[in-house]
Amino acid sequence: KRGNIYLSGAGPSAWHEEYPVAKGKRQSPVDINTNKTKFDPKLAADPLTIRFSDSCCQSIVNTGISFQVTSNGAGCELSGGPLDSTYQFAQFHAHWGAYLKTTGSEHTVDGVSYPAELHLVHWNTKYDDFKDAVDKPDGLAVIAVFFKRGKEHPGFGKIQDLFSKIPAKGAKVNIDFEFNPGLLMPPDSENYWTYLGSLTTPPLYESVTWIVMKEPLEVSVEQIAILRTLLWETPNGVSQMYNNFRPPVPLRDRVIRASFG
Ligand SMILES: NS(=O)(=O)c1ccc(C(=O)NCc2c(F)c(F)c(F)c(F)c2F)cc1
Ligand SMILES: [Zn+2]
Repeated sequence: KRGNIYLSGAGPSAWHEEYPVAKGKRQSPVDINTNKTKFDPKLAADPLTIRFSDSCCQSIVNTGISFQVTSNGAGCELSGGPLDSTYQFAQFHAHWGAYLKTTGSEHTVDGVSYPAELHLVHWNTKYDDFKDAVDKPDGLAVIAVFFKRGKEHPGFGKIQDLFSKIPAKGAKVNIDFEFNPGLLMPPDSENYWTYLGSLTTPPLYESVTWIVMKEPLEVSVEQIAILRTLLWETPNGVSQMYNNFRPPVPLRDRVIRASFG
């Protein structure tokens, strides 16, 4: 179906036809070549401050290309590290691959993919709201957390329990239990890479300061599989949602900074 940006036409490699910025100078995701990252002591000197609250997640929606847990941002703010302003939490979603495949994440590390990647999206409070911030060069900050196969993550499981309630694009349910997105941060969230990039889906605005956590979060193999129980429209009808990721694009004239030596 036309609506599926990953499966209609030639997919991500054709996005530039409608969104020329797809070939821009600060696009995302990218491969993080750890031989070319640069430790920046300023990042360690002014630690990233990530604050989430128990009451900040209101609802979960099937956006047609992922699930999205939406927040009013109350008590959820991001500052410090590479950021010159306070950013407020707006939503989290994820990107993942296909059964028995090793791909799935959007960013890669030394050419290696993870099975999935979580994005916690924040907007710069110097702007009026998310929509005002979304296309400004310093408008958004997104924390990326890689998922790796390991022990079950009960917290994320509580979000996945809602997937059956949002079977189709636009379906939305309220979250009537406390869920603190801080649960989705890896044990050590001091070590991260950061660079200036973009939204990884159209309109691909070059408005994102990316903060990619070095340490992945462990979830079970079953939980990775449950991601694919979400449904989306494809040219051949409704089917399981997977491979909703943009592959890495050229780094161009950018250096990825590390908060650790
Ligand atoms: N994968 S990611 O880089 O983390 C990413 C994060 C957010 C969005 C997004 O909000 N898109 C919809 C969207 C827009 F693209 C707008 F331009 C806008 F104004 C919105 F309100 C809006 F919801 C897209 C990609
Ligand atoms: Zn994303």
